[in-house]
Amino acid sequence: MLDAKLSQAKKLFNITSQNEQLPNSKTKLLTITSGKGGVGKSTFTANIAHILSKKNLKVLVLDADIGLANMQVLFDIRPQYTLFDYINGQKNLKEIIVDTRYKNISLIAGKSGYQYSSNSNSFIFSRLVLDILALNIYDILIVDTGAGLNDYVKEFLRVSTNILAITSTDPSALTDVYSLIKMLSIEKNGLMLCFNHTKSDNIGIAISNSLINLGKKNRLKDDFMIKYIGSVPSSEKISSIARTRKIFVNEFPFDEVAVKLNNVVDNLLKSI
Ligand SMILES: Nc1ncnc2c1ncn2[C@@H]1O[C@H](COP(=O)(O)OP(=O)(O)OP(=O)(O)O)[C@@H](O)[C@H]1O
Repeated sequence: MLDAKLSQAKKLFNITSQNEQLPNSKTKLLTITSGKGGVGKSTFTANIAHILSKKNLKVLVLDADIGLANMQVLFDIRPQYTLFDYINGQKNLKEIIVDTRYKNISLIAGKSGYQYSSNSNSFIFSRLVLDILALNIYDILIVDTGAGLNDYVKEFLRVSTNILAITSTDPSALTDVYSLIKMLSIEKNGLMLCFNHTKSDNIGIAISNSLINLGKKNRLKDDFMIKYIGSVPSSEKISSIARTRKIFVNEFPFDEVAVKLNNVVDNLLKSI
């Protein structure tokens, strides 16, 4: 059984290195990541999932922020089981998928404070992704990774076909996102870039271009594409609505920030 899964996963790695989807799966894989923590990755994940669901796409969110899971808080659910019940062999995949109150959005929750043994093979996480794709039920699987570049994050990124990096314009966040770009440029063909806490598209585009130029100067792979897909300004409403465990775009669909998030999703859909 495990051998079969390993060979399936190897196949997936070959496929993903060519930047293609898993054959026979209608599910597109979108991985949302960030170099630095706290830049808005989970906020984007929840809001992007909601916008996609309103387009009648069936979305599964996988909270892959190992040890700091918070998607169940944003979706205001208390899941009985988490991805670790599946990984530990106690539950099957369908048993750990929970419906949210939002039509077309399901969640596989993580577990806050969970300490996954550092001796464990992080390969198990890509196997989970592979198993979800093989279900062939969802239109889009959104994987919300943790911040930084630990082994788990790297493993999720390794099997990812579409990677969206969220950053702010803080120098420390940009330094971290450039480290991510450097790492991805070795094996991937590109990433999409989105700026949070950023007033205008002009700022986002200018910084994206600077990152592209820095990559050229440092001789990163020539054909590695950095694709700017949007900027979202700071809004007190985003953090206050999150505190009430509600999704911003559902509560304020016509707000200027919701329009910006919709633009991000439109650009995203053109790229995946
Ligand atoms: N555009 C925004 N305007 C105002 N507040 C925001 C905005 N984006 C996110 N926030 C707030 O910033 C905080 C951090 O956001 P979030 O949890 O989404 O970040 P994260 O990158 O997922 O963090 P972590 O690294 O801990 O997973 C939250 O309180 C969130 O409500």
